[in-house]
Amino acid sequence: MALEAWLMDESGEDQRLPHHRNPKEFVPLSKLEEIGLLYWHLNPQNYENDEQLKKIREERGYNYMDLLDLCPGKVQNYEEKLKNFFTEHIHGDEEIRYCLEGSGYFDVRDKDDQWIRIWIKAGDMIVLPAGIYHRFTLDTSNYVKLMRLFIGEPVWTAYNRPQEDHPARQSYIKNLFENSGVALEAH
Ligand SMILES: CSCCC(=O)C(=O)O
Ligand SMILES: [Fe+2]
Repeated sequence: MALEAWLMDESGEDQRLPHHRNPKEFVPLSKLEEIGLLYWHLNPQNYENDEQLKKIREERGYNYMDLLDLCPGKVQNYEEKLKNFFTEHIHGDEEIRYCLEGSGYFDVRDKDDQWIRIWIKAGDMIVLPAGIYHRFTLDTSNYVKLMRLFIGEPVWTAYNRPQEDHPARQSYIKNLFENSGVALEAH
């Protein structure tokens, strides 16, 4: 099953709307991989005994796990949390999220600094690389249940943009150039 992603329009309308451009401009998984994302589609009904999930966690060292339910009324400081999630930021580590129920939008910046909107639904698991600018919002269904994974003790600290001097940002940018085959001048 394919992950749906598209370039966003510039309108300031409700963040929970899809924000497609006119005409729609879909973004293939290969483009997301170019900017460092990883993606799997798993069986969300079976997350407690899923051999495939177990294998990914072992291979990538994701020993920490918790579950996050986001919907109005269920979460303390709901509005504030949602506002922070939708503020453009980076982390010093990967952000690993596995959608078990509901849906939502992860927005990530592409190489040209345009927003790509990624529609996460039940079964979608994504890894955002350390240092990529991103944000998150619920969609109009207003509900998502996410598994959060991490290597070791979790650090959720968000560094809001601009963050060009942050080491994670610098190494992300360096990798982006190396992987896109852009020849940097030797000094
Ligand atoms: C609700 S998970 C996604 C939000 C986010 O970017 C974060 O937790 O750092
Ligand atoms: Fe984040």
